[in-house]
Amino acid sequence: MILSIEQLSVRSREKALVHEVSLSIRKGEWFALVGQSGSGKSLLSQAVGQMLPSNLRADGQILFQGLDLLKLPPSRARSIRGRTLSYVFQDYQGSFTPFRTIGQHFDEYQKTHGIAPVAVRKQRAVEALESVGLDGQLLFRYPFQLSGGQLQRTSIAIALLLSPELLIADEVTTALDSVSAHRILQLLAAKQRQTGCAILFITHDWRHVRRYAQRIAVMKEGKMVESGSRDRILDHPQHDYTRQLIQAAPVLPVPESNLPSSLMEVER
Ligand SMILES: Nc1ncnc2c1ncn2[C@@H]1O[C@H](COP(=O)(O)OP(=O)(O)OP(=O)(O)O)[C@@H](O)[C@H]1O
Repeated sequence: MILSIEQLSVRSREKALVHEVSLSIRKGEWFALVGQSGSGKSLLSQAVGQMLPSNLRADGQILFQGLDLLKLPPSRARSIRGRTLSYVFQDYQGSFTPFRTIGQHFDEYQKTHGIAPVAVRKQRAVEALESVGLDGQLLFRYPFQLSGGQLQRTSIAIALLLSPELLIADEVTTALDSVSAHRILQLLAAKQRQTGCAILFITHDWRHVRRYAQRIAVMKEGKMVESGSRDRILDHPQHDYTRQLIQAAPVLPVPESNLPSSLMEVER
């Protein structure tokens, strides 16, 4: 297991928002965490990287590479975050500072993690952009000069730059149109095959779960309802809530045939 969460609870002063949730993610797998809005998916994922809002507390155990992440000093958690454990968020625009170029974002990220010298950082940034199908020239642009799809690709390039063992992808396609969303997921799947990283994939969209996940966990009102292999959950859900979620999901076809290979495509 790359990540084992045991009896994780997240509480505010008033109440428990995540209740004693346990789950494990295997090395290199695509693990989907599903549930309606407000079920506690994001809080769980934020607890993993010690990124909870300051009014919330987590307890339980989160084992990652032999370390209990909840017990690490914040400075150590910061150094793990971005190196062996990385995040990509729905709000890709919020992940970028508007007055810094894309190149400056790559540079800052690498400096924070001790990558030197500057020529190596530049080279890695160009390669990272190219690896997600973008032109290295985008390093000189500002975030507002990129499309939503290009920015989300850039976030993925940055998140994968230091070859993390686990990528937490929280609703990464929600803010994109369906074609861009599909391309981003194809890209993630291709990058996962190349790098072998595990993905904790948080989503509302059962079409994506069906297509990419190997195992699934379902959350409701802060609790884990059930978890298991994709086929078991999709074909034989044990819980009424899971059944309802699956039945309520749209079954629109995912556009596919008219798309070029997302990894090689160069968006300008
Ligand atoms: N800082 C906070 N203080 C108090 N309650 C919070 C805080 N952040 C989130 N919550 C509450 O915790 C619950 C779980 O929120 P969370 O963001 O984890 O849900 P989610 O399943 O990720 O939803 P969505 O799919 O809409 O992102 C919600 O009821 C939310 O209002």
